[in-house]
Amino acid sequence: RNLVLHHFANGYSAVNGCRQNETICVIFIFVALSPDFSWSKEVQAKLCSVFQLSNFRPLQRAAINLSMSGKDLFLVMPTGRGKSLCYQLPALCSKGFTLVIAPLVSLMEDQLMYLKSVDVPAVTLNASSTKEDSKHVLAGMIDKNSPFKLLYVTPEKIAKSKLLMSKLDKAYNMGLLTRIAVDEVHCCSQWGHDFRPDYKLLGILKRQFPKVPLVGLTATATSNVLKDCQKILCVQEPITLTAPFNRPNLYYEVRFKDNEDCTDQIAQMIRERYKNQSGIVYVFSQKDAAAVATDLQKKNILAQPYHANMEPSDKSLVHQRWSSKKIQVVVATVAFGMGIDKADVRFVIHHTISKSIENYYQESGRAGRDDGSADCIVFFGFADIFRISTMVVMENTGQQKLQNMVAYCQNVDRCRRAMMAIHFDEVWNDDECNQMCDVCRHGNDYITMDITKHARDVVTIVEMASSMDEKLTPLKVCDAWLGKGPAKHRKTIKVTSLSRLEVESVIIHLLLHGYFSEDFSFTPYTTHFYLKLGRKAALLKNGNHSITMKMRRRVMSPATVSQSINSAEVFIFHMQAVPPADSDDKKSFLRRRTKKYSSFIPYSQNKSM
Ligand SMILES: Nc1ncnc2c1ncn2[C@H]1C[C@H](O)[C@@H](COP(=O)(O)OP(=O)(O)OP(=O)(O)O)O1
Repeated sequence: RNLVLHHFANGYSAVNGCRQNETICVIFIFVALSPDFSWSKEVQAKLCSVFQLSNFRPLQRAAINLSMSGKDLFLVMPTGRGKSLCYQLPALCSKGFTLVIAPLVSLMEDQLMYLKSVDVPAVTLNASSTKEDSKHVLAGMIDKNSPFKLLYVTPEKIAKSKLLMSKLDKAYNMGLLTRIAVDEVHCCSQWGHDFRPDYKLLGILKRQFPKVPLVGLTATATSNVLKDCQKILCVQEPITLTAPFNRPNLYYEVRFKDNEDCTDQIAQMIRERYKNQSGIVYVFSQKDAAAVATDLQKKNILAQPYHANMEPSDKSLVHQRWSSKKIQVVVATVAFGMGIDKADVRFVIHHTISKSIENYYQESGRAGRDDGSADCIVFFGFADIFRISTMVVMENTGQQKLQNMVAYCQNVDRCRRAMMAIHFDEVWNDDECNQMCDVCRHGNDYITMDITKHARDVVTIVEMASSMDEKLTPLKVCDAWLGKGPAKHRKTIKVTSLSRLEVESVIIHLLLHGYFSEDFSFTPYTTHFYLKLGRKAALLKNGNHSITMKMRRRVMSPATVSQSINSAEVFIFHMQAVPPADSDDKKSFLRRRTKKYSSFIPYSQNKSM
């Protein structure tokens, strides 16, 4: 059922989720790639004359032909690859108008501005439309001369405006409602990463206007999310076109936060590595956005914050200044997202991990839209995991998604792209990464450790606390295990010889593998995260049970390395630990050794590789 054709059409497109007859579906796609439809000449001509583009990007032609031939379609294409063209061009080459549902007014305004610049008549109806504008738009919808080709509305408008629905009804009966495009279609599904309740009501469109082809567009959706969207939108047999998630020009890297604030490291990178280049620093909260932006400004970096709580005019000012290179960096929360279409973003740094892999993929995907090389670096901090965990506590799948993101960061031996591929149900060959992630570039930089004894010790701490009716936060567990807890506990606790970073890694590992689990406690003001024993904790009572984990060699203390269960790797470690004879090299070696948590050289600085 889940047909996936890879390297289809110029080695790019993939087709999946054909529910009906897979052969028919594949034939559709082959046919859709043909340049010989009745509309092909006009489409090609307008691609050049109106949109000023000479060629289609992968999947665009197939998507446009399928849409022009009246098929319902889901188009999953990485951010910045040109999804909009796949409904704008068909709109221009058809009679009547295309109804576009978009989640944000700012996003619509950007699109309208762009369409105006290329002389494509387009309008919007949203909460801030004046009476006069609304009247003009509503009249235009049933005007046979179609004064506009695209009508942008928010999902709220569809849900709330009976007047709009009645005009759509009339336009449908007159044959003027030609196509429906649902942008960011993953917002329909609770399993998607940006669920919007009003998207759930959009099923009315297909129920009411069954003959109008619908195209749903998204950059990130797993097959389960798409199935959910299909149900919600009442689309019977859509064809799904999926462009591979892979962005070969992006270098992915994870760095451990060696102290809570990694802003110094970020500032240094921006000043040295990304001098005069545009980028984004994503942070956890509005407060962090302001604080990190101020810190960067103090270090002479032209940075400004951006978050949902700012005045719309301030937000667009920051956006404009960044787009025109008057500022170098936007320090933003996730509010800086949809509709950001700057081509030459050379770095996206996450000061704090994202709440899911989908979020991370989309946020980091704002880099390198011009196909030039760009770096996506995430700083992985222990305390951040629990801050985010309490933030997503109300979301059905929030914890699971966060765990996937944490596993992505904690991972030391699998290609980062492979981890994303698994997440997006893609088949992946690690060689295709082309050393464009830290793991592939620095292959054997990890050691396998037997952590059974450590696990028993730390599980005992939580067990003891629970027997005394005490709850411990992960930070308290770390402290207690490192011998820094309250004096009364210190006598009974076996203090560990591991370093703080190792302690944190072991606790994360135990949490990801079910030896610990989360125990939330709600107060009127905040939610607390405590650790409790997980479903697998009891296994540790069994003397034969063992746990191993892979740990980055550079985050390990020599003491731990000697406990590693792979003696060949220990040997390599000691070989590498001999400083070079040359004094310059020696200095940099020592710098590297002291700053043992710092990470690899990103792609843009390492073009020789
Ligand atoms: N065939 C093409 N050739 C060259 N550039 C193209 C082509 N099609 C689109 N583009 C450009 C136009 C835009 O500047 C840029 C991104 O297009 P856009 O439609 O906004 O991407 P998108 O909708 O896939 O991204 P997002 O997921 O962020 O919304 O790509």
